Amino acid sequence: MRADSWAFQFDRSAARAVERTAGQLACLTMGLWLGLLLLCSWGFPGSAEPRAPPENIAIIGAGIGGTSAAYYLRQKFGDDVKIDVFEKGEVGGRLATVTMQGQEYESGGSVIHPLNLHMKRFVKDLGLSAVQSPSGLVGVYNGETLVYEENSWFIINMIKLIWHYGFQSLRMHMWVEDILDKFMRIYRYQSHDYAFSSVEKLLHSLGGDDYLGLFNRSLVETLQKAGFSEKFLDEIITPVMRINYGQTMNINGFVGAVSMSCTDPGLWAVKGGNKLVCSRLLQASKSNLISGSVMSIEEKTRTKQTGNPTKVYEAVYQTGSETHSDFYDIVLVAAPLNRKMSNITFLNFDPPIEEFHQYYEPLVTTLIKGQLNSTVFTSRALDEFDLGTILTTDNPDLFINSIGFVSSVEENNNPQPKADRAHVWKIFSAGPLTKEQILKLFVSYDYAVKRSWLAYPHYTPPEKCPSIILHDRLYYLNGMEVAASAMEMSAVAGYNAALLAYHRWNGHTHMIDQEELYEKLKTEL
Ligand SMILES: Cc1cc2nc3c(=O)[nH]c(=O)nc-3n(C[C@H](O)[C@H](O)[C@H](O)COP(=O)(O)OP(=O)(O)OC[C@H]3O[C@@H](n4cnc5c(N)ncnc54)[C@H](O)[C@@H]3O)c2cc1C
Ligand SMILES: CC(C)=CCC/C(C)=C/CC/C(C)=C/CSC[C@H](N)C(=O)O
Repeated sequence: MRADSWAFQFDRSAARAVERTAGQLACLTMGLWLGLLLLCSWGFPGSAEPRAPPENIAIIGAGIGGTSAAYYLRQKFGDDVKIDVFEKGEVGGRLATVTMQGQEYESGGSVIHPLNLHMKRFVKDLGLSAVQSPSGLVGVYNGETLVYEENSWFIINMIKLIWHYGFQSLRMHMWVEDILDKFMRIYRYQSHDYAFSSVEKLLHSLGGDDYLGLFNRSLVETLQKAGFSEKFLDEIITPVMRINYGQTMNINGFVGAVSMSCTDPGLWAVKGGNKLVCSRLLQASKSNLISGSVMSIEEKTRTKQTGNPTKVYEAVYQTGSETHSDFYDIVLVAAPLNRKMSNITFLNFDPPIEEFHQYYEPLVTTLIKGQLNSTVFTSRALDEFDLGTILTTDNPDLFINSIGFVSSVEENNNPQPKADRAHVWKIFSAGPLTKEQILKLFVSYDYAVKRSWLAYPHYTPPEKCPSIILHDRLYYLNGMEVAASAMEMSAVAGYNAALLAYHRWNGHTHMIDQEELYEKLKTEL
């Protein structure tokens, strides 16, 4: 055998071997690619393929609850989903202004706590700015006399408080601070995308049984147990509950603490009006605003473009005199569900969706530009009268809950009396004021504007919060108000409902109702 033929043969066998190996490699590579393709189309073990986002979502109500939900739903589901927001009145709902002599004043939700982080975030992200709320001196009137009056000197004030009530004021402050501290945990949970299916579970996650207990017991019961005196409760705590919630200390302890937090320094409002947050949230969420009233919701089966029959909700709504209807994959109800406030009927649900009879407290806000008759409250003349807010004790003879001077939505901090020495005063009362009643309070007045509200739930603990999940993809935000009604609470409810809807749509059950969340997230950055 010639060396070159050997070499030739070697070359050929080597070539065949190389061919074989290359063939095998090609098969292997093809196999790998095929496998990868199959994995991609079937999904990696343990990681479900993300479900296509819903086609359309309806939100009923363009208050702070509904508009914050729209904002967060857009963040979670992305740009492809169509979001319709229905509003039968004004965008902002209970965040509203009234105009007096060309100036706007808050007539609904007015003050925001410095630790209300969602509201703070909205203002920053939506290009708005904040103004400090007026912080004038406060007095408490019992129908005959001022039982307590603040002093402008901090030290004198402290001495007065201790003289009248011992260290109860300080203890109260610490009690509220502890509840607020725990409340702040919700921001951590939400920033990690966790959601809750009930308000009770949400409250429990903030501080366990004791925290939920606050909601189940009346404020008076909780504070009496903690050793606060009747005098302190009647002269300080009740008046604060009356200005903020138009109710007595029979409200639940959680909303009582929320209300007490209004005595903290640093309260603020949105320059131009708090309602601007709602219109900006709508814009930022690229939602369609439909000015109409939703009358009914019914589950229907529809065949979508994919050819598959799908369960959707039909919303029937009225715009002017016309009735329309549309179909939605997900519906969020962001308005108090009772006949007087939203009048939505849930048709043919099996089991039926429970009837809501939550009673909302009627409240009238009256804004008056005039000269206060200070002698109603004290023997001192007006030029020596330096109180900015007068609270009242629980006396059935009194026809107002509170009266305080206010700034327009453009002014920062303490408003100065106008050239005619008249301030603009805001009065909260259970019913509309008569002319005689106004003339009792004012030496003279130029303007009076009123706005009537069904303002907040009438709190009667122990009570059950309505479910957040009303049906498979139908959610309810305003059950949160049964715990406490405030702008920030509705924003928390809006975020929670958006997260809940997103996780339930995608089957992320581990992101819902996680227990021991606080402990679990302690170590997370
Ligand atoms: C006088 C007053 C003072 C307050 N002061 C403060 C305060 O200082 N600080 C604070 O934090 N909170 C305050 N609050 C509470 C706060 O305003 C509310 O908790 C909050 O605004 C509620 O927002 P929401 O979006 O949940 O409800 P809403 O603002 O009531 O929004 C619900 C919306 O749904 C609409 N709607 C209802 N039914 C339908 C339907 N069938 N179809 C279409 N639309 C519908 C309504 O028109 C409304 O606009 C105050 C409230 C009042 C009334
Ligand atoms: C939600 C938390 C932790 C705090 C919110 C505190 C807060 C600002 C509550 C508002 C309560 C409320 C309904 C006040 C109504 S009256 C407000 C004000 N005194 C006015 O004059 O309008």
